[in-house]
Amino acid sequence: MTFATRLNQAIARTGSVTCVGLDPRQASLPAPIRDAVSSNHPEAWAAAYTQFCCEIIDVVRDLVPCVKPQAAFFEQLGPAGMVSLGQVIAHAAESGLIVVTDGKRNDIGTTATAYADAYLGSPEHPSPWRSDSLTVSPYLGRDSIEPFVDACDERGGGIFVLVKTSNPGGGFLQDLEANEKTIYGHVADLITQLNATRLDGDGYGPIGAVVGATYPEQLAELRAAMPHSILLVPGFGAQGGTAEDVKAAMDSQGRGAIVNSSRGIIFAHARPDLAQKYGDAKWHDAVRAATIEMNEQLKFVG
Ligand SMILES: O=c1ccn([C@@H]2O[C@H](COP(=O)(O)O)[C@@H](O)[C@H]2O)c(=O)[nH]1
Repeated sequence: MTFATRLNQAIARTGSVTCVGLDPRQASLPAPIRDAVSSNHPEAWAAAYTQFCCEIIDVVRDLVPCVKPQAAFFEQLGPAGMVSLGQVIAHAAESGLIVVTDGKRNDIGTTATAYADAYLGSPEHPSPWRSDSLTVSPYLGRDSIEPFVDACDERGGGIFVLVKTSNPGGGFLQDLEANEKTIYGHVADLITQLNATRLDGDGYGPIGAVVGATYPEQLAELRAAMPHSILLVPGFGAQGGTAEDVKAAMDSQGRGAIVNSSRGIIFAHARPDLAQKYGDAKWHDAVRAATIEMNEQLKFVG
């Protein structure tokens, strides 16, 4: 089964387009986990990250189709953090969740192949990291994307190419015009071309796109420009994106997009609106409540 089919089926099965972002941070961990860290060694923090993320997975696995571990927060701990990342991805995969590894990788073609081999797979053809999909930078051009597409064809994985990112400075390059079109528009066209011969029964291909919730006008424009791409929409919650802002990302059946929230869910115990009710002691309940709340906010269809 292709990546797009698996993801859309998971959306239909859970009735959710929420993607829970796994971005562990030492200072924000709930007290029961943070206080149990016995030394300041990376190994000790990495064990805490594994416990925290795996417990989040256990809390949300019946509520959402996917999770998105952010590689940076694990890499920050060095080799021990990479071991933790592997454990977290494996636990998510074994829990039946689709894993989007957020690494924003890419390089010249031969090196891109190595990244693709590392992260793209499916239950039938698992990747070494057990990840289904990867975020990918388009900056090196078409020949750097193609090795990922080949891996998607061979192993049923998927990619999410950065098109219009959620950060305030993304427009510095992405919004520039060349040949009467924005740079993000050119990236969208490339994605649409590459997907055209790879569509599943619902009309989706393996090449998805990252488009930020913080740019709702461009989100609507890019939904139309990339009808065959599943959109990964970060920027919901902590960065200010709202349900209204992301509505345009979904297709008429409420699928075709996943909306990520990291801090707003995993650190919900400390959110001003939830801290009093839950706090550190009931952090699992806060994660579940925040996930259910996001699911409800994003139920546009059905
Ligand atoms: O354009 C982008 C691409 C990726 N991200 C990543 O998503 C999460 C967002 O975290 P929040 O806590 O929900 O703000 C994080 O891992 C980013 O690196 C993004 O925000 N924007």
